[in-house]
Amino acid sequence: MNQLEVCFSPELIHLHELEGKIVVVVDIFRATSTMVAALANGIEEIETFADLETCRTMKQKGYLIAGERNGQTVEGFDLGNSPVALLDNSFSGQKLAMTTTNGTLAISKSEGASEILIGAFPNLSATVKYIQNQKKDVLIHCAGWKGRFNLEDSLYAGALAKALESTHESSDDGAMAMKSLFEKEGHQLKKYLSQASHAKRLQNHGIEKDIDFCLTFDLYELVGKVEGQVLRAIFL
Ligand SMILES: O=C(O)[C@H](CS(=O)(=O)O)OP(=O)(O)O
Repeated sequence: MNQLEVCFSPELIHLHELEGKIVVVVDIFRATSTMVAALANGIEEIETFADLETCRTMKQKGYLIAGERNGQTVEGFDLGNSPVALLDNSFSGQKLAMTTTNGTLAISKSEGASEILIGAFPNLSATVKYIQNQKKDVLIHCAGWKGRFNLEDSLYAGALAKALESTHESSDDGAMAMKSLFEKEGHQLKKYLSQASHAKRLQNHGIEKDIDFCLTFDLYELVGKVEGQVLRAIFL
């Protein structure tokens, strides 16, 4: 059996060994959900940046630029961090450069892994299928919120641990705890997570449609994989 562990924040990633593992970066509200929506709706590739100003310069290179800080679109950027804005193939064929408060930082801190995948509920089963074919240990890297634990990324970790249990043993307490929590609350994810601090914060921005999208399972048969700086879709 392969092993599966969970890192609850980019601030804790230095405590984990990345080498040889598949790292699944997850930021349910909303960065990795938005990335999956973008790839499923025709965006060719996504370059992710922890830093706002470097991302901004990508406009001159012909990229669509998406910038978000504290839930708001950054002035001068084409897009913020809304998955719903990318549906209906609105920007099909374009390249996207993206920076967000938590998610893109977690991706940059995952460097050193054997493979980096992007996790979201809308492509959970496809990600499971892909991982089971690779036969590698898995580390789920939760983006959290400004260095802190959050429920939605952790519950995704529980959902992934549960879905992989025939091939991957939950090898740390975090993975075991989140698998149990998902077993208990997974059937009422939207209700349970409506109490989460991040969902409440984002509700104040009037983005209920985004939240609904982010908590929908298995819309897409694709895996988001980062190679070098670039995220692309593998269609299964
Ligand atoms: O835009 C989002 O959903 C969040 C904003 S914040 O962390 O609540 O300020 O950013 P993300 O990087 O997707 O967590």
